[in-house]
Amino acid sequence: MSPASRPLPELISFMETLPEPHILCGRDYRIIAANAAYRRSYPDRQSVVGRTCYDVSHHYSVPCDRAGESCPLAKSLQSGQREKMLHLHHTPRGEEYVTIELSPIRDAEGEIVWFIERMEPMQVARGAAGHQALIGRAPAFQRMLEMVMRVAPSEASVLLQGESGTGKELVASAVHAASSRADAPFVVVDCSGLPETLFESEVFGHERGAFTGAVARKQGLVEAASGGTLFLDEIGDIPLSMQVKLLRLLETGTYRRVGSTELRHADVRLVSATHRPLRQMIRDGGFRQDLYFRINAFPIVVPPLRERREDLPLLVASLLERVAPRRRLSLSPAALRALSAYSFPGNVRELRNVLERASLMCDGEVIDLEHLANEIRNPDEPAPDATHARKESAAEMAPGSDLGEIQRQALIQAVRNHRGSRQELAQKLGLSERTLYRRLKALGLGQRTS
Ligand SMILES: Nc1ncnc2c1ncn2[C@@H]1O[C@H](COP(=O)(O)OP(=O)(O)OP(=O)(O)O)[C@@H](O)[C@H]1O
Repeated sequence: MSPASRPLPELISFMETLPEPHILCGRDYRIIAANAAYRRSYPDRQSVVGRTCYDVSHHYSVPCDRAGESCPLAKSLQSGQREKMLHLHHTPRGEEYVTIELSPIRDAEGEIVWFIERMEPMQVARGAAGHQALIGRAPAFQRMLEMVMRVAPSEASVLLQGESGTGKELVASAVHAASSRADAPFVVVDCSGLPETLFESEVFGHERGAFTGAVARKQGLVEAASGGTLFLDEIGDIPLSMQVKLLRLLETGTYRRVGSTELRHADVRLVSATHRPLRQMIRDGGFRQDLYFRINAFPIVVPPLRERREDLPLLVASLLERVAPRRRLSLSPAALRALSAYSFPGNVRELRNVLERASLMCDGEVIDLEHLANEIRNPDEPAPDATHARKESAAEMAPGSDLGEIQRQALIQAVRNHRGSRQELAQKLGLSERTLYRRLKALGLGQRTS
Protein backbone atom coordinates (compact mmCIF):
# COMPACT_ATOMS: atom_id res chain seq x y z
CA MET A 1 0.00 0.00 0.00
CA SER A 2 1.33 3.46 -0.85
CA PRO A 3 1.28 6.04 1.98
CA ALA A 4 -1.58 7.84 0.22
CA SER A 5 -3.87 4.82 0.45
CA ARG A 6 -2.98 4.25 4.13
CA PRO A 7 -4.81 6.98 6.03
CA LEU A 8 -4.18 7.72 9.67
CA PRO A 9 -6.21 5.44 11.98
CA GLU A 10 -7.18 8.61 13.88
CA LEU A 11 -8.89 9.91 10.73
CA ILE A 12 -10.91 6.71 10.29
CA SER A 13 -11.83 6.70 13.96
CA PHE A 14 -12.96 10.35 13.74
CA MET A 15 -15.09 9.56 10.69
CA GLU A 16 -16.69 6.67 12.54
CA THR A 17 -18.18 9.09 15.09
CA LEU A 18 -19.84 11.38 12.54
CA PRO A 19 -23.64 11.11 12.55
CA GLU A 20 -24.11 11.38 8.76
CA PRO A 21 -22.94 8.81 6.19
CA HIS A 22 -19.29 9.47 5.22
CA ILE A 23 -16.80 7.66 3.04
CA LEU A 24 -13.08 8.19 2.56
CA CYS A 25 -11.76 7.98 -1.01
CA GLY A 26 -8.39 8.12 -2.66
CA ARG A 27 -7.51 10.20 -5.72
CA ASP A 28 -8.17 7.07 -7.77
CA TYR A 29 -11.87 7.12 -6.70
CA ARG A 30 -11.40 3.97 -4.61
CA ILE A 31 -13.24 3.85 -1.28
CA ILE A 32 -10.82 3.34 1.62
CA ALA A 33 -13.35 3.39 4.48
CA ALA A 34 -17.07 3.90 5.14
CA ASN A 35 -18.33 5.00 8.56
CA ALA A 36 -21.01 3.42 10.77
CA ALA A 37 -23.70 5.89 9.65
CA TYR A 38 -23.00 4.94 6.03
CA ARG A 39 -23.24 1.23 6.84
CA ARG A 40 -26.54 1.85 8.66
CA SER A 41 -27.98 3.89 5.77
CA TYR A 42 -26.99 1.39 3.11
CA PRO A 43 -27.29 -1.91 5.03
CA ASP A 44 -27.83 -4.35 2.17
CA ARG A 45 -24.60 -3.53 0.50
CA GLN A 46 -21.67 -5.82 0.15
CA SER A 47 -18.64 -4.03 1.57
CA VAL A 48 -17.88 -0.94 -0.50
CA VAL A 49 -14.23 -0.77 0.58
CA GLY A 50 -11.90 -1.26 -2.38
CA ARG A 51 -14.60 -0.40 -4.96
CA THR A 52 -14.82 2.92 -6.79
CA CYS A 53 -17.40 5.54 -5.77
CA TYR A 54 -18.78 5.71 -9.33
CA ASP A 55 -19.37 1.96 -9.40
CA VAL A 56 -21.04 1.87 -5.96
CA SER A 57 -23.28 4.92 -6.39
CA HIS A 58 -23.98 4.97 -10.11
CA HIS A 59 -23.07 1.50 -11.41
CA TYR A 60 -20.79 3.27 -13.89
CA SER A 61 -17.57 1.78 -15.19
CA VAL A 62 -15.99 5.24 -15.60
CA PRO A 63 -15.93 8.32 -13.34
CA CYS A 64 -19.10 10.45 -13.42
CA ASP A 65 -17.58 13.27 -15.45
CA ARG A 66 -16.78 10.79 -18.22
CA ALA A 67 -20.37 9.49 -18.04
CA GLY A 68 -21.87 12.92 -18.69
CA GLU A 69 -22.39 13.94 -15.04
CA SER A 70 -20.54 16.37 -12.82
CA CYS A 71 -18.01 14.68 -10.54
CA PRO A 72 -17.28 16.29 -7.17
CA LEU A 73 -13.91 14.54 -6.88
CA ALA A 74 -12.65 15.76 -10.25
CA LYS A 75 -13.99 19.23 -9.45
CA SER A 76 -12.35 19.28 -6.03
CA LEU A 77 -9.02 18.12 -7.48
CA GLN A 78 -9.23 20.99 -9.93
CA SER A 79 -10.37 23.70 -7.51
CA GLY A 80 -8.40 22.42 -4.51
CA GLN A 81 -11.39 23.09 -2.26
CA ARG A 82 -14.63 21.65 -0.91
CA GLU A 83 -17.32 20.92 -3.51
CA LYS A 84 -21.01 20.25 -3.04
CA MET A 85 -23.49 18.85 -5.55
CA LEU A 86 -26.65 16.84 -6.01
CA HIS A 87 -26.49 13.30 -7.43
CA LEU A 88 -29.00 10.58 -8.12
CA HIS A 89 -27.54 7.50 -6.35
CA HIS A 90 -28.34 3.81 -6.51
CA THR A 91 -29.25 2.64 -3.01
CA PRO A 92 -30.79 -0.57 -1.64
CA ARG A 93 -34.11 1.37 -1.67
CA GLY A 94 -33.79 2.32 -5.36
CA GLU A 95 -32.46 5.56 -6.79
CA GLU A 96 -32.39 8.51 -4.38
CA TYR A 97 -31.31 12.12 -4.58
CA VAL A 98 -28.29 12.68 -2.35
CA THR A 99 -26.45 15.89 -1.51
CA ILE A 100 -22.73 15.18 -1.64
CA GLU A 101 -20.13 17.35 0.04
CA LEU A 102 -16.58 16.41 -0.71
CA SER A 103 -13.64 17.84 1.27
CA PRO A 104 -10.03 17.32 0.15
CA ILE A 105 -7.44 16.23 2.72
CA ARG A 106 -3.80 17.22 2.17
CA ASP A 107 -0.55 15.67 3.35
CA ALA A 108 2.32 17.53 5.01
CA GLU A 109 3.54 18.73 1.60
CA GLY A 110 0.15 20.23 0.78
CA GLU A 111 -0.73 17.55 -1.79
CA ILE A 112 -4.32 16.33 -1.89
CA VAL A 113 -4.20 12.65 -0.92
CA TRP A 114 -7.73 11.73 0.16
CA PHE A 115 -11.27 13.01 0.09
CA ILE A 116 -13.95 12.76 2.73
CA GLU A 117 -17.40 12.55 1.20
CA ARG A 118 -20.47 13.37 3.26
CA MET A 119 -23.83 12.19 1.94
CA GLU A 120 -27.21 13.53 2.87
CA PRO A 121 -30.32 12.04 1.30
CA MET A 122 -32.67 14.69 -0.15
CA GLN A 123 -36.11 13.51 0.91
CA VAL A 124 -38.13 16.19 -0.88
CA ALA A 125 -37.57 14.83 -4.38
CA ARG A 126 -37.52 11.44 -6.06
CA GLY A 127 -36.05 10.23 -9.32
CA ALA A 128 -38.43 7.26 -9.41
CA ALA A 129 -42.23 7.07 -9.44
CA GLY A 130 -43.80 7.66 -6.06
CA HIS A 131 -47.00 8.84 -4.47
CA GLN A 132 -45.42 11.88 -2.84
CA ALA A 133 -42.59 14.44 -3.24
CA LEU A 134 -41.36 16.24 -6.31
CA ILE A 135 -40.83 13.77 -9.11
CA GLY A 136 -38.31 14.12 -11.92
CA ARG A 137 -34.87 13.28 -13.26
CA ALA A 138 -34.59 15.32 -16.48
CA PRO A 139 -31.53 17.61 -16.61
CA ALA A 140 -33.70 20.77 -16.36
CA PHE A 141 -35.41 19.32 -13.26
CA GLN A 142 -32.09 18.33 -11.68
CA ARG A 143 -30.66 21.81 -12.27
CA MET A 144 -33.64 23.29 -10.47
CA LEU A 145 -33.34 20.78 -7.62
CA GLU A 146 -29.67 21.59 -7.18
CA MET A 147 -30.71 25.23 -6.64
CA VAL A 148 -33.21 24.09 -4.00
CA MET A 149 -30.48 22.06 -2.31
CA ARG A 150 -28.14 25.07 -2.25
CA VAL A 151 -30.58 27.67 -0.98
CA ALA A 152 -32.70 25.60 1.43
CA PRO A 153 -30.31 25.63 4.44
CA SER A 154 -29.85 29.42 4.23
CA GLU A 155 -32.24 32.20 5.22
CA ALA A 156 -32.17 33.79 1.74
CA SER A 157 -35.46 34.90 0.18
CA VAL A 158 -36.32 32.69 -2.80
CA LEU A 159 -38.27 33.76 -5.87
CA LEU A 160 -39.75 30.92 -7.93
CA GLN A 161 -40.58 31.82 -11.50
CA GLY A 162 -42.42 29.53 -13.85
CA GLU A 163 -45.61 28.99 -15.77
CA SER A 164 -48.83 28.00 -14.10
CA GLY A 165 -48.95 24.35 -13.01
CA THR A 166 -45.19 23.72 -13.12
CA GLY A 167 -45.08 22.85 -9.42
CA LYS A 168 -44.01 26.14 -7.82
CA GLU A 169 -45.96 25.50 -4.64
CA LEU A 170 -44.46 22.03 -4.38
CA VAL A 171 -40.96 23.48 -4.87
CA ALA A 172 -41.65 26.12 -2.20
CA SER A 173 -42.65 23.44 0.28
CA ALA A 174 -39.50 21.50 -0.68
CA VAL A 175 -37.36 24.56 0.17
CA HIS A 176 -39.12 24.68 3.54
CA ALA A 177 -38.86 20.94 4.19
CA ALA A 178 -35.12 20.92 3.39
CA SER A 179 -34.44 23.90 5.69
CA SER A 180 -33.75 24.12 9.40
CA ARG A 181 -37.26 25.59 9.75
CA ALA A 182 -38.86 22.31 8.61
CA ASP A 183 -40.47 21.60 11.99
CA ALA A 184 -42.20 25.01 12.07
CA PRO A 185 -45.21 25.93 9.88
CA PHE A 186 -45.21 26.41 6.11
CA VAL A 187 -47.90 29.03 5.49
CA VAL A 188 -49.25 29.77 2.01
CA VAL A 189 -50.61 33.22 1.18
CA ASP A 190 -52.51 33.29 -2.10
CA CYS A 191 -51.91 36.88 -3.09
CA SER A 192 -54.14 36.68 -6.17
CA GLY A 193 -57.38 35.88 -4.37
CA LEU A 194 -57.05 38.61 -1.74
CA PRO A 195 -58.67 42.01 -2.17
CA GLU A 196 -56.46 44.90 -1.00
CA THR A 197 -58.05 45.51 2.40
CA LEU A 198 -58.24 41.81 3.22
CA PHE A 199 -54.60 41.32 2.26
CA GLU A 200 -53.37 43.55 5.07
CA SER A 201 -55.52 42.01 7.80
CA GLU A 202 -54.86 38.46 6.58
CA VAL A 203 -51.11 38.90 6.41
CA PHE A 204 -50.54 41.15 9.43
CA GLY A 205 -53.61 40.34 11.54
CA HIS A 206 -55.93 42.85 13.16
CA GLU A 207 -57.10 44.07 16.55
CA ARG A 208 -60.67 43.81 17.73
CA GLY A 209 -62.66 46.77 16.39
CA ALA A 210 -59.97 47.71 13.84
CA PHE A 211 -62.69 47.88 11.17
CA THR A 212 -66.35 47.01 10.78
CA GLY A 213 -66.71 43.29 11.27
CA ALA A 214 -63.47 42.89 13.23
CA VAL A 215 -65.27 41.39 16.20
CA ALA A 216 -62.23 39.66 17.61
CA ARG A 217 -58.47 40.03 17.52
CA LYS A 218 -56.93 37.88 14.78
CA GLN A 219 -53.36 36.77 14.29
CA GLY A 220 -51.96 37.34 10.82
CA LEU A 221 -50.32 34.78 8.56
CA VAL A 222 -46.90 36.29 9.34
CA GLU A 223 -47.48 35.37 12.96
CA ALA A 224 -48.89 31.95 12.06
CA ALA A 225 -45.70 31.23 10.10
CA SER A 226 -43.47 32.28 13.00
CA GLY A 227 -40.27 30.23 13.03
CA GLY A 228 -41.19 28.77 9.64
CA THR A 229 -41.66 29.80 6.03
CA LEU A 230 -44.13 32.26 4.51
CA PHE A 231 -44.96 31.39 0.90
CA LEU A 232 -46.35 34.32 -1.09
CA ASP A 233 -47.93 32.73 -4.15
CA GLU A 234 -48.58 34.99 -7.17
CA ILE A 235 -46.63 37.84 -5.61
CA GLY A 236 -46.94 39.78 -8.90
CA ASP A 237 -50.62 40.29 -8.06
CA ILE A 238 -50.03 42.30 -4.88
CA PRO A 239 -51.34 45.87 -5.30
CA LEU A 240 -48.73 48.65 -5.06
CA SER A 241 -50.04 49.97 -1.74
CA MET A 242 -49.55 46.53 -0.17
CA GLN A 243 -46.14 46.15 -1.78
CA VAL A 244 -44.96 49.07 0.40
CA LYS A 245 -46.16 47.30 3.57
CA LEU A 246 -44.52 44.06 2.53
CA LEU A 247 -41.28 45.90 1.79
CA ARG A 248 -41.32 47.44 5.26
CA LEU A 249 -41.76 43.97 6.78
CA LEU A 250 -38.82 42.62 4.80
CA GLU A 251 -36.55 45.60 5.49
CA THR A 252 -37.19 46.00 9.21
CA GLY A 253 -38.40 42.52 10.15
CA THR A 254 -41.29 44.24 11.96
CA TYR A 255 -44.98 44.88 11.31
CA ARG A 256 -48.13 46.16 12.99
CA ARG A 257 -51.50 44.45 13.20
CA VAL A 258 -54.26 46.54 11.58
CA GLY A 259 -55.63 48.85 14.28
CA SER A 260 -52.56 48.53 16.51
CA THR A 261 -49.54 50.76 17.10
CA GLU A 262 -47.48 48.00 18.66
CA LEU A 263 -44.49 46.92 16.56
CA ARG A 264 -44.18 43.14 16.35
CA HIS A 265 -41.15 41.14 15.26
CA ALA A 266 -41.51 38.69 12.42
CA ASP A 267 -39.50 35.47 12.30
CA VAL A 268 -40.21 34.12 8.83
CA ARG A 269 -38.24 32.94 5.83
CA LEU A 270 -39.80 34.23 2.63
CA VAL A 271 -40.42 32.19 -0.50
CA SER A 272 -42.40 33.90 -3.29
CA ALA A 273 -43.67 32.67 -6.64
CA THR A 274 -44.99 34.23 -9.79
CA HIS A 275 -45.77 33.37 -13.38
CA ARG A 276 -45.57 37.05 -14.28
CA PRO A 277 -42.61 38.83 -15.90
CA LEU A 278 -41.75 40.98 -12.86
CA ARG A 279 -38.96 42.94 -14.60
CA GLN A 280 -41.41 43.99 -17.27
CA MET A 281 -43.89 44.95 -14.55
CA ILE A 282 -41.22 47.10 -12.90
CA ARG A 283 -40.69 48.91 -16.21
CA ASP A 284 -44.46 49.39 -16.52
CA GLY A 285 -44.74 50.70 -12.96
CA GLY A 286 -46.76 47.73 -11.67
CA PHE A 287 -44.13 46.30 -9.33
CA ARG A 288 -41.67 48.04 -6.98
CA GLN A 289 -38.04 47.54 -7.85
CA ASP A 290 -36.91 47.72 -4.21
CA LEU A 291 -39.36 44.94 -3.29
CA TYR A 292 -38.16 42.90 -6.28
CA PHE A 293 -34.56 43.07 -5.01
CA ARG A 294 -35.70 42.01 -1.53
CA ILE A 295 -37.69 38.97 -2.64
CA ASN A 296 -35.30 37.94 -5.38
CA ALA A 297 -32.15 37.22 -3.37
CA PHE A 298 -32.12 33.73 -4.90
CA PRO A 299 -34.15 33.21 -8.09
CA ILE A 300 -35.10 29.70 -9.21
CA VAL A 301 -36.75 29.01 -12.56
CA VAL A 302 -39.19 26.09 -12.42
CA PRO A 303 -39.08 24.50 -15.89
CA PRO A 304 -42.24 23.89 -17.93
CA LEU A 305 -43.14 20.30 -18.75
CA ARG A 306 -42.14 20.74 -22.40
CA GLU A 307 -38.54 21.31 -21.25
CA ARG A 308 -38.51 18.04 -19.30
CA ARG A 309 -40.43 15.74 -21.62
CA GLU A 310 -38.29 12.75 -20.65
CA ASP A 311 -39.96 12.92 -17.20
CA LEU A 312 -43.38 12.22 -18.68
CA PRO A 313 -43.49 8.42 -18.06
CA LEU A 314 -42.25 8.93 -14.49
CA LEU A 315 -44.78 11.68 -13.82
CA VAL A 316 -47.57 9.62 -15.39
CA ALA A 317 -46.80 6.65 -13.11
CA SER A 318 -46.61 8.91 -10.03
CA LEU A 319 -49.74 10.91 -10.81
CA LEU A 320 -51.76 7.76 -11.61
CA GLU A 321 -50.82 6.48 -8.13
CA ARG A 322 -52.03 9.77 -6.70
CA VAL A 323 -55.32 10.14 -8.62
CA ALA A 324 -56.34 6.47 -8.32
CA PRO A 325 -54.43 5.02 -5.35
CA ARG A 326 -56.57 1.86 -5.18
CA ARG A 327 -56.09 0.92 -8.83
CA ARG A 328 -53.01 -0.24 -10.72
CA LEU A 329 -53.44 1.92 -13.78
CA SER A 330 -50.95 2.20 -16.61
CA LEU A 331 -50.89 3.76 -20.10
CA SER A 332 -50.95 1.89 -23.39
CA PRO A 333 -47.98 2.69 -25.67
CA ALA A 334 -50.32 4.61 -28.03
CA ALA A 335 -51.70 6.72 -25.16
CA LEU A 336 -48.17 7.49 -23.94
CA ARG A 337 -47.17 8.48 -27.49
CA ALA A 338 -50.15 10.85 -27.69
CA LEU A 339 -49.30 12.45 -24.35
CA SER A 340 -45.65 12.79 -25.39
CA ALA A 341 -46.71 14.67 -28.53
CA TYR A 342 -49.00 17.06 -26.64
CA SER A 343 -47.67 20.49 -25.55
CA PHE A 344 -49.23 20.69 -22.06
CA PRO A 345 -49.75 24.44 -21.74
CA GLY A 346 -51.06 23.82 -18.21
CA ASN A 347 -47.94 21.78 -17.34
CA VAL A 348 -47.99 19.10 -14.60
CA ARG A 349 -51.37 20.27 -13.30
CA GLU A 350 -52.88 19.72 -16.75
CA LEU A 351 -51.23 16.29 -16.97
CA ARG A 352 -52.75 15.41 -13.62
CA ASN A 353 -56.20 16.56 -14.78
CA VAL A 354 -55.86 14.63 -18.03
CA LEU A 355 -54.97 11.46 -16.12
CA GLU A 356 -57.75 11.96 -13.60
CA ARG A 357 -60.28 12.27 -16.42
CA ALA A 358 -58.80 9.26 -18.24
CA SER A 359 -58.94 7.17 -15.04
CA LEU A 360 -62.66 7.91 -14.81
CA MET A 361 -63.22 7.02 -18.45
CA CYS A 362 -61.29 3.75 -18.20
CA ASP A 363 -62.95 0.76 -16.52
CA GLY A 364 -59.96 -1.58 -16.76
CA GLU A 365 -56.33 -1.16 -15.83
CA VAL A 366 -54.87 0.17 -19.08
CA ILE A 367 -55.63 3.72 -20.22
CA ASP A 368 -55.79 3.80 -24.02
CA LEU A 369 -56.21 6.51 -26.66
CA GLU A 370 -59.99 6.38 -26.45
CA HIS A 371 -59.88 7.44 -22.78
CA LEU A 372 -57.96 10.62 -23.53
CA ALA A 373 -59.57 13.97 -24.30
CA ASN A 374 -60.01 14.92 -27.95
CA GLU A 375 -57.37 17.68 -27.96
CA ILE A 376 -54.74 15.14 -26.92
CA ARG A 377 -55.81 12.46 -29.39
CA ASN A 378 -55.96 15.00 -32.23
CA PRO A 379 -53.49 17.75 -31.42
CA ASP A 380 -53.89 19.16 -34.96
CA GLU A 381 -57.56 19.91 -34.33
CA PRO A 382 -57.44 21.26 -30.81
CA ALA A 383 -60.55 22.41 -29.00
CA PRO A 384 -60.89 26.20 -29.13
CA ASP A 385 -60.29 26.49 -25.40
CA ALA A 386 -57.08 24.48 -25.55
CA THR A 387 -55.73 26.62 -28.37
CA HIS A 388 -56.32 29.75 -26.40
CA ALA A 389 -54.92 28.31 -23.21
CA ARG A 390 -51.78 27.32 -25.11
CA LYS A 391 -51.31 30.77 -26.61
CA GLU A 392 -51.97 32.35 -23.28
CA SER A 393 -49.47 30.18 -21.49
CA ALA A 394 -46.75 30.85 -24.04
CA ALA A 395 -47.48 34.57 -23.88
CA GLU A 396 -47.49 34.58 -20.10
CA MET A 397 -43.73 34.71 -19.66
CA ALA A 398 -42.94 36.52 -22.91
CA PRO A 399 -42.20 40.10 -22.05
CA GLY A 400 -43.83 42.62 -24.34
CA SER A 401 -46.50 40.29 -25.77
CA ASP A 402 -50.04 41.60 -26.12
CA LEU A 403 -51.09 39.48 -23.21
CA GLY A 404 -54.22 41.42 -22.39
CA GLU A 405 -55.77 40.86 -25.79
CA ILE A 406 -54.87 37.17 -26.02
CA GLN A 407 -56.24 36.55 -22.52
CA ARG A 408 -59.38 38.53 -23.16
CA GLN A 409 -60.18 36.69 -26.37
CA ALA A 410 -59.31 33.26 -24.97
CA LEU A 411 -61.32 33.70 -21.82
CA ILE A 412 -64.33 35.33 -23.44
CA GLN A 413 -64.45 32.43 -25.88
CA ALA A 414 -63.95 29.83 -23.17
CA VAL A 415 -66.55 31.32 -20.82
CA ARG A 416 -69.02 31.67 -23.69
CA ASN A 417 -68.64 28.04 -24.73
CA HIS A 418 -68.56 26.63 -21.24
CA ARG A 419 -71.51 25.01 -19.50
CA GLY A 420 -70.56 24.01 -16.00
CA SER A 421 -68.69 25.07 -12.91
CA ARG A 422 -65.63 27.26 -12.70
CA GLN A 423 -63.69 24.26 -11.43
CA GLU A 424 -64.50 22.37 -14.63
CA LEU A 425 -63.57 25.36 -16.77
CA ALA A 426 -60.22 25.65 -14.97
CA GLN A 427 -59.57 21.95 -15.59
CA LYS A 428 -60.42 22.33 -19.25
CA LEU A 429 -58.00 25.24 -19.64
CA GLY A 430 -55.26 23.52 -17.67
CA LEU A 431 -55.23 26.34 -15.13
CA SER A 432 -55.62 26.31 -11.37
CA GLU A 433 -58.99 27.55 -10.19
CA ARG A 434 -57.11 30.32 -8.42
CA THR A 435 -55.38 31.46 -11.65
CA LEU A 436 -58.65 31.32 -13.57
CA TYR A 437 -60.42 33.35 -10.89
CA ARG A 438 -57.70 35.99 -11.00
CA ARG A 439 -57.78 36.28 -14.78
CA LEU A 440 -61.55 36.43 -14.99
CA LYS A 441 -61.55 39.15 -12.35
CA ALA A 442 -58.86 41.17 -14.12
CA LEU A 443 -60.89 41.06 -17.31
CA GLY A 444 -64.13 41.97 -15.57
CA LEU A 445 -65.54 38.48 -16.22
CA GLY A 446 -65.63 37.44 -12.55
CA GLN A 447 -69.39 36.83 -12.46
CA ARG A 448 -69.70 34.83 -15.66
CA THR A 449 -69.13 31.36 -14.23
CA SER A 450 -70.32 29.68 -11.07
N1 LIG B 1 -42.38 17.55 -10.19
C1 LIG B 1 -43.61 17.22 -9.77
N2 LIG B 1 -43.82 16.02 -9.26
C2 LIG B 1 -45.05 15.65 -8.84
N3 LIG B 1 -46.15 16.42 -8.92
C3 LIG B 1 -46.00 17.64 -9.42
C4 LIG B 1 -44.73 18.11 -9.88
N4 LIG B 1 -44.89 19.38 -10.32
C5 LIG B 1 -46.19 19.68 -10.16
N5 LIG B 1 -46.87 18.65 -9.61
C6 LIG B 1 -48.32 18.60 -9.32
O1 LIG B 1 -48.96 19.48 -10.25
C7 LIG B 1 -49.97 20.23 -9.63
C8 LIG B 1 -49.66 21.71 -9.75
O2 LIG B 1 -48.57 22.04 -8.94
P1 LIG B 1 -48.46 23.44 -8.15
O3 LIG B 1 -49.79 23.85 -7.57
O4 LIG B 1 -47.31 23.33 -7.21
O5 LIG B 1 -48.12 24.39 -9.40
P2 LIG B 1 -47.93 25.97 -9.43
O6 LIG B 1 -46.80 26.23 -10.36
O7 LIG B 1 -47.82 26.49 -8.03
O8 LIG B 1 -49.29 26.46 -10.11
P3 LIG B 1 -49.98 27.96 -10.09
O9 LIG B 1 -48.96 28.90 -10.62
O10 LIG B 1 -51.14 27.79 -11.02
O11 LIG B 1 -50.36 28.21 -8.66
C9 LIG B 1 -50.04 19.75 -8.19
O12 LIG B 1 -51.02 18.74 -8.11
C10 LIG B 1 -48.66 19.16 -7.94
O13 LIG B 1 -48.70 18.18 -6.95
